Amino acid sequence: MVSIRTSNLTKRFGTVVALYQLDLEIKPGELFFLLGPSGCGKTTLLRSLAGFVMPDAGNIFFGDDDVTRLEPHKRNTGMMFQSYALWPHMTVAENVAFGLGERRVPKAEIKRRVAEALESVRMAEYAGRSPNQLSGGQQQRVALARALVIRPRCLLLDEPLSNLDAKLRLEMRSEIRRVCKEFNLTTVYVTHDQKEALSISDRMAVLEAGKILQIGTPREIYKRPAWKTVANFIGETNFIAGTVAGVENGRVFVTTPVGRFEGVPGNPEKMPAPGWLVTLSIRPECWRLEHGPREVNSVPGRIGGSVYLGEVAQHDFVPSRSGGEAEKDGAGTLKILETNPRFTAQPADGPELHAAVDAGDVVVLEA
Ligand SMILES: Nc1ncnc2c1ncn2[C@@H]1O[C@H](COP(=O)(O)OP(=O)(O)OP(=O)(O)O)[C@@H](O)[C@H]1O
Repeated sequence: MVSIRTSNLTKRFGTVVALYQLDLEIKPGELFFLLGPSGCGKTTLLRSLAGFVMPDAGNIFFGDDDVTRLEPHKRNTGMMFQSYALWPHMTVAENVAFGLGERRVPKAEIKRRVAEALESVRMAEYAGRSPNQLSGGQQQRVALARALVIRPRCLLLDEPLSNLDAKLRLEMRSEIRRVCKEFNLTTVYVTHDQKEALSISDRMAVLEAGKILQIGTPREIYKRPAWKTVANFIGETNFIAGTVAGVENGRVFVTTPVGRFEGVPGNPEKMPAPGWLVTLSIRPECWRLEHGPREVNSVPGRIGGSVYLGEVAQHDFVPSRSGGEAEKDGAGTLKILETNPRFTAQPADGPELHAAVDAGDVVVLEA
């Protein structure tokens, strides 16, 4: 178990800044995800940790060891990349054994460790098969065994499940978590799939343009995004533009075209002040539909359209004060997710409803 730390890590490709003065600390044994829009630097960061990309500035530490200048094969990292295919002319066992042969591990020990690694990913009975006799999920298990067998200091995974179908991805993601925790491996995992990250990570970092925007547990990132980009990138949300009217006891009061709101700051270290232009982020599942109004955090309107999905319904809620100003401010229609649905789309002359939300679910962000 080692910690992984980068300090001031910077990498440029010509004029493109792929990583910019990046400071990151991943705890020993942590399953840590890197997320962010395409081109934000996730793969460059992972490849820098592996040693395939040489940074222009900054350092990388595995525990107390500065590995910045160390060649990839001396870093002892286990890797599983999307394109890291198995060798088709070798059996499953030979594929897993390959790295140990290169390291001149004695034959008897290779045999024992390969059996152990295949056992840990539940593939022992397939040892003699060739990779093309395996399903996609089984091939990924073998790739994982191959990464584990060298007893790596840490595990680096780049989109390891992207070639699998939805059902297998679900199965494999819990499998990866189980194995990482069983071996107590510090793991860095790059993915585009936020569900994968939310469901199995200990913590995650959201990157943009080579910098870290926010680090936190899945709950922290989802419930309290610190930036609009993070709120938008992880999960769905409604943005409503407004102006700060006041601040009291850690709560922020905001005036918007669709009503007055009380909320919490996305970034508690940067408390908004009266007069600031802000954006509220409110998740679709945080709204409740009610018949009567409340003093704050309640938007009058009607359900313009609705998709019924059994356990939930997705409503398009049109605020009464929408159009013109509200529309311009992004509050033209609110996305509302109702579990155990009771409401349906309403006629234009139907009774007004109120979409209400708790103050803790109204996240106030810099506009
Ligand atoms: N070898 C390279 N040569 C030139 N530019 C590169 C190279 N590798 C990466 N880049 C650029 O650096 C930036 C970061 O790329 P990187 O692959 O790290 O992003 P990413 O977040 O992994 O993207 P994706 O989600 O699309 O895989 C991008 O603008 C990319 O075009």
